[in-house]
Amino acid sequence: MADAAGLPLNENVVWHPHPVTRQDREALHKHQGAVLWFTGLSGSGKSTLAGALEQALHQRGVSTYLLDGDNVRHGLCRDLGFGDDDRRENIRRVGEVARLMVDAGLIVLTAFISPHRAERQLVRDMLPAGRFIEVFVDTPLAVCEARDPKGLYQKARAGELRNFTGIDAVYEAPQRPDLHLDGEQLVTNLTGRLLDLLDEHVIIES
Ligand SMILES: Nc1ncnc2c1ncn2[C@@H]1O[C@H](COP(=O)(O)OS(=O)(=O)O)[C@@H](OP(=O)(O)O)[C@H]1O
Ligand SMILES: Nc1ncnc2c1ncn2[C@@H]1O[C@H](COP(=O)(O)OP(=O)(O)O)[C@@H](O)[C@H]1O
Repeated sequence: MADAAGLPLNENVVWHPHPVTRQDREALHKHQGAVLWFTGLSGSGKSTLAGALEQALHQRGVSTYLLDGDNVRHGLCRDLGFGDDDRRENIRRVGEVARLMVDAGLIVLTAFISPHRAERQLVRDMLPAGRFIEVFVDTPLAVCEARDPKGLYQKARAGELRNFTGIDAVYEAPQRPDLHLDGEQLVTNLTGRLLDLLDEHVIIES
């Protein structure tokens, strides 16, 4: 027997139900738990948008947590690199953490390139229906490359950094994201659209 990620299941480990449920915790928070999964190229604006949205939600009294690729790779995923297998494992681990946080009743914002459709689908499948909201930060490669805040595109073009997404590693754009954002618009406009989306999905009340 294997789980959705193809990992073996141990039949001697049995799930233990607890008396306090996600619904109980959501009632305390006065909103639902959900993941807003930002995906896009390096430099597309994922961290900036997730940060701006978290600030706006926090000011409205919403309980949030932001999981960011750069930060998670300093701890939980510090053993992983940027080959396909490691990126897959990165997203699987982050998906599991996000799932626990949704169970705690939080609104989780994740900012990972998450370049493969299959892994994003895997995370969607881990979560209760309607609680995975895929946000595609669609910024042209040329714009990301011109922004290049960490100088990584320059290194990748110079051949000093291998497997760089968009240069010599694949990015599979979402085909039907829950929200498709033009990453060149003003951050304030984009944050407004994200708040509207949470309202429409009845995750928070405006
Ligand atoms: N080879 C290569 N390709 C892409 N990105 C690279 C690479 N090496 C380092 N970085 C830096 O790592 C950040 C992306 O990490 P993620 O965990 O989001 O990547 S992934 O989802 O596992 O593909 C990414 O951060 P963002 O720019 O915020 O996206 C980069 O700063
Ligand atoms: N909507 C936007 N318009 C203009 N610049 C932006 C926008 N969003 C992000 N940026 C800038 O682009 C760069 C990359 O943004 P960042 O959020 O770090 O991207 P990512 O997390 O996808 O790598 C930063 O310098 C940021 O200030």
